[in-house]
This record gives sequence, structure tokens and C-alpha cells, in this order.
Amino acid sequence: MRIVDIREVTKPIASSIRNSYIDFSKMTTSLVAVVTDVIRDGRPVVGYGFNSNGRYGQGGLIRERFRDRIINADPGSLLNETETNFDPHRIWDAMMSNEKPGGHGERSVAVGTIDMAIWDAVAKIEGKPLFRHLADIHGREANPRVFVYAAGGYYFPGKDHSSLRAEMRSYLDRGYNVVKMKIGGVTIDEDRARIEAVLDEIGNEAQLAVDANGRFDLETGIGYAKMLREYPLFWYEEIGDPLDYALQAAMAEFYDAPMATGENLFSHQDARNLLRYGGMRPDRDYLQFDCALSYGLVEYLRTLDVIKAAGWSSRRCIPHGGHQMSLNIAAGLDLGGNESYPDLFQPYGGFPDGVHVEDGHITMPDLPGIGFEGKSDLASVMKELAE
Ligand SMILES: O=C([O-])CC(=O)C(=O)O
Ligand SMILES: [Mg+2]
Repeated sequence: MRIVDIREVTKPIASSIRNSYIDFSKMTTSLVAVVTDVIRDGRPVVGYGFNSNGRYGQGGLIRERFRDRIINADPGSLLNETETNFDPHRIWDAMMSNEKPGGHGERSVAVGTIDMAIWDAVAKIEGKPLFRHLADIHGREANPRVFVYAAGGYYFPGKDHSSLRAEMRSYLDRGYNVVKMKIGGVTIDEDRARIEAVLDEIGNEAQLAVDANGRFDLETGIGYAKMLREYPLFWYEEIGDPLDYALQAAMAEFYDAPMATGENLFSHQDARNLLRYGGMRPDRDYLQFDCALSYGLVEYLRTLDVIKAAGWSSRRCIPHGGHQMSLNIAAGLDLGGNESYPDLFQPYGGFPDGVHVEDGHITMPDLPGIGFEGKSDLASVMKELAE
């Protein structure tokens, strides 16, 4: 049993949206296929992965470093104890050989993308959905019903309040009951007017989260906190620089309601520092670490250990990224839910065909692996890479 090839192609996921920090006019993602010689249903098993939006495709790192460490490893060293499947932890160790600790940079994105494809292959070899495989190996009961919220509300050329309201209305029409919008990309007065327009539109049918994408210094973050606390928000997200734990800690004095952060922390060590020094409150705040940007599920399992040791429930985790990998982790390992971008980053984000949001939740279908083959537009770009 061996991995015979790892292929990467860098694909555009560009659009004219912007948040307070970046625009997405040149955004890309790496799509990866891990080709094995294991035969299921008469065909070789292929696992697929891709990275989340916000960081660019990692073709250089994948092709120059991480791919070869797996392909050149002794194939037996990558298998589980019983030699019945690949072992994602051993493959992770092979990828990370000769890598120093710390300074996580974007190698975590390259490794996370390959790791996603490995878990897809492993669950396909088991003949199970990944969420059921994860629940089984952790001795727990899977829960296929997962909370999802609709992320959008970007700044956009020509976008006015009526188009922002229409966007949010369309999420409600599709079954969501929590929606998210960007803040920090215009003046505070303009953002206040945008927030009021959205709250007026959604009324008591849904709750609103706001995301500053790490834009604010302490003074601006506090100024916004004082404005935002007048409204019943779901959360106030990524206020300041993701690595400025003292800023995050200071915010608790000015903002009682839930805050969320973590999408730009790429290792369990960084997650641990957030919990040690960021003043995050386990009874109300949310953690958004995204395995596809942060060394994959092998590392995310360590992150889950870190948050448990710090006294947090896994239910406080609602990952960034809107991909089916985190949906599987949520259903298999009892996370609080997952992000979703109903109209963006297609065909990579979203759900298998025929899966609909009801009351802010989806129900995972029983598809082998991560379930990518159940989403026809995604399956066709994946197949192109593998064939
Ligand atoms: O706009 C982005 O970079 C995405 C983001 O922060 C989110 O989904 O929370
Ligand atoms: Mg965010």
C-alpha cells in the first residue's frame, strides 16, 4: 500500500470583494490530489484537499518540499500499526522532517492542504464518511447535524445598504439564522449605518456577527466596542492583530458580549498562547482555528488537546473557512459548528448537492471520505487533476 503521486494545481478564487485588510482580486487556492494504489470499487483511491481563502495557494512549497518527503519516504513507515491504512500522524511527521519549530509562516497552509487530502483518502479506504471515522477512532458518537452560519457582508464596488440587506435576506431565505458582515473598511459612522440596516432587515429572524479582520489598533477596537455593545450581536471578530494577545485581553473590559478570533493562528502553540494571554472567556467567546491553514487535522487534534487543557469545551470552536473538512470535524468531534460562504469561493466551499440549511443547521450525508464527490462542481475540478 503506497502513495504513488501527489499533484497540485493553483486555482483562482478571485472576486471583487474586500474586507478591511485585503481584497480578493488575486486570491488563489492550491488543489491537491493524493493518488494511492489502494483499490476500492475497482478504482485507485484518491484523496483531495485545498486550502481556505485568505491565504494564497502554496504550490511552491508543496511541490518543492512537502510532496517529496512523502513520496520518498519508506512506504511502510507511513502506514498504521495493522498496515490496513495510511497513518496521517506518521505522514505528518514525514512532511515535517527537517523543519525547525516556531515561525509558522505559510508552510502550515501547504501541510494543511496535503493533510486534508490524506484524511480524505484514509476515510475512503475505511469506506466511511470522515466524520464517522473520527468519531469511531475517538470512541464517541457522531452527530451529523452541524450548526452553520452565513459569512458575507463584504465591501464591494457599488454596494449600498439595499444590496447588503438583499444579501442578508437571501441567507435567511436559504435557512441560516446567523449571518456575518465585515466592519472596519469604512468610517465607524458608516459601519454603524450598515449594521443598523442589516439588523433592521433581519429583525428577530437571525443574529448578526461582525468581523474586523484584525484591522484595529487598541483605541479603534475600543471605540468600535463601545458602538457595537449597543446592539445584540452574535460576536465581534478578530479585532486587532491576530498575534497581539494583550490587545485582545484588554478588550474584555470594554466588551461583555461574545468575541471570536483565531483564524490567523496556525499552530497549537499559537492557540495555546491566545488562551494563556488573550483573556478569552471560555463561557462565551469563540475559537476559529482553521485546520486547512494550520497544519491540518493532525495539528488540530493537538489544538483540541490544548483548549481542553485550558478548560475550554470543543463546542466553543467554530472554524473559519467554510469547507467540508471542518464540517466533518464538527460532526465527528463535537465542535460548535462551522463557517459557510453561501455565495463565495466556489466550487470549493459549501455542502454536497442536496444538502440544505434548516434552522441554521445542516445534516451530513453518508458519503465516503470528506464527501467532495457529492458536490458535482467540485468533483469535476478534482477529477481533472487526478486523471
Ligand atoms: O475575509 C476573510 O478574510 C475571511 C474571514 O475573515 C472570515 O471568513 O471570517
Ligand atoms: Mg474572519
